[in-house]
Amino acid sequence: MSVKCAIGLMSGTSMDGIDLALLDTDGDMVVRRGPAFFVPYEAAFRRRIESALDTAKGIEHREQRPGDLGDLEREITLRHADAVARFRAEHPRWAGRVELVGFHGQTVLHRPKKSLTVQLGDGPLLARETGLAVVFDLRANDMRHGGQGAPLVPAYHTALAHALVDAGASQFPICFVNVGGISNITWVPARGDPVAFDSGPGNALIDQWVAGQGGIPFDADGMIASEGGVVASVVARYLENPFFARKGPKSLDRGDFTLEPAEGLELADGARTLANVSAEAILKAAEQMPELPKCWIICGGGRKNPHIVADLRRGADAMGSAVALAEDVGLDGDAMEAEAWAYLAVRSLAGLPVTFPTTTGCHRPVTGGVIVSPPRGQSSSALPHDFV
Ligand SMILES: Nc1ncnc2c1ncn2[C@@H]1O[C@H](COP(=O)(O)OP(=O)(O)OP(=O)(O)O)[C@@H](O)[C@H]1O
Ligand SMILES: CC(=O)N[C@H]1[C@@H]2OC[C@@H](O2)[C@@H](O)[C@@H]1O[C@H](C)C(=O)O
Repeated sequence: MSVKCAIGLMSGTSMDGIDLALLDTDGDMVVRRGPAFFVPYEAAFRRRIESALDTAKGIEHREQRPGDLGDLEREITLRHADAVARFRAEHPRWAGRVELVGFHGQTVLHRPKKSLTVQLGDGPLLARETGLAVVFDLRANDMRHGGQGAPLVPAYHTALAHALVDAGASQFPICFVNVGGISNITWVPARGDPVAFDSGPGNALIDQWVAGQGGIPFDADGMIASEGGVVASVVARYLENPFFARKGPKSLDRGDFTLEPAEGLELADGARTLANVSAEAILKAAEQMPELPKCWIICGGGRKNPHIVADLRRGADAMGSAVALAEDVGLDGDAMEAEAWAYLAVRSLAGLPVTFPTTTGCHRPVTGGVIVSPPRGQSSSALPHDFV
């Protein structure tokens, strides 16, 4: 595959907005990162998505859109189209080069045991609105082949890890950690496939806690947690969850962990304790790695919570592993998932695998995604494709 210029769009489990990133890639090892961009959702829209998570619990077949989910899907898609338009206006030098879009959409339900995962995102509508080829619904084919449907970023983490080692910036094995609403890890060895899985709650519980107790969307820079202390008995209750002892591949729905064990804590103690839970859950993942990583690279919004990072450093130090923030090794910890969706879109177009038995549990490496060409007369050089 020749090098393509792709935009990746991610609206993650934190439901805080749309990350957009531009990438030049051949879908293999060639990766040149371009500008990135974030469009926040206003509080009322975030609440609308939150209530959609409840509505989505009734979905039995992934194409169902009960209640206002159909309207919400359209609104989410139009907001993504608007993000692309704003990006093109702000980066005219890049605008004409973009050939395709990788579109994640918004996950509202994830039930791997039932092979059911639902992302709100209308690919054909986005193609019409942007005039670009769109690759969307990247999780479904993995599930059709026995996989968890998540995590999908490991293919991209693997390409980044090899580039870092080639540049002398790190050594194998490297473990990427994405501390999003939910956290996931990718362990990358010098040779062979990466090992990956969702590792536990990331920021989602902290966000829910400070929203419920303090009416604020997230604990900016861990300021609230700074006033509190870790309540070890509550952390222990979280870590008793059988999820942690289960071997990967494994993945989580946002609702799989709740605030119930933290109920009754003071606001600040709760925020500090839940930050510790995030870090301990990630450190527990080391028990399932074939070998301890030389370096943990931390990405996602949780790297801005100094308590999560300090607790991670303490634990990694005890294992003899280094901890680096994405920016310490020249990467962008906010844009990485959006970059990953650009990368996966190009892989999909090339028919390359996006998931592996060791990352999602699929029976064999499989590609995925549905590609929509832009309407006739609208420009895009990407080609239609079939997979399986
Ligand atoms: N300055 C900050 N201090 C502390 N936490 C922050 C800060 N900025 C962002 N966050 C946290 O990061 C979250 C967003 O993280 P991110 O964008 O990585 O999540 P996501 O992509 O939605 O999740 P996922 O990876 O699960 O799909 C916010 O909801 C908030 O909890
Ligand atoms: C079903 C779903 O959307 N899962 C998300 C979620 O957020 C983090 C974690 O859980 C991860 O498995 C996944 O997202 C990332 C981007 C992934 O698929 O790699």
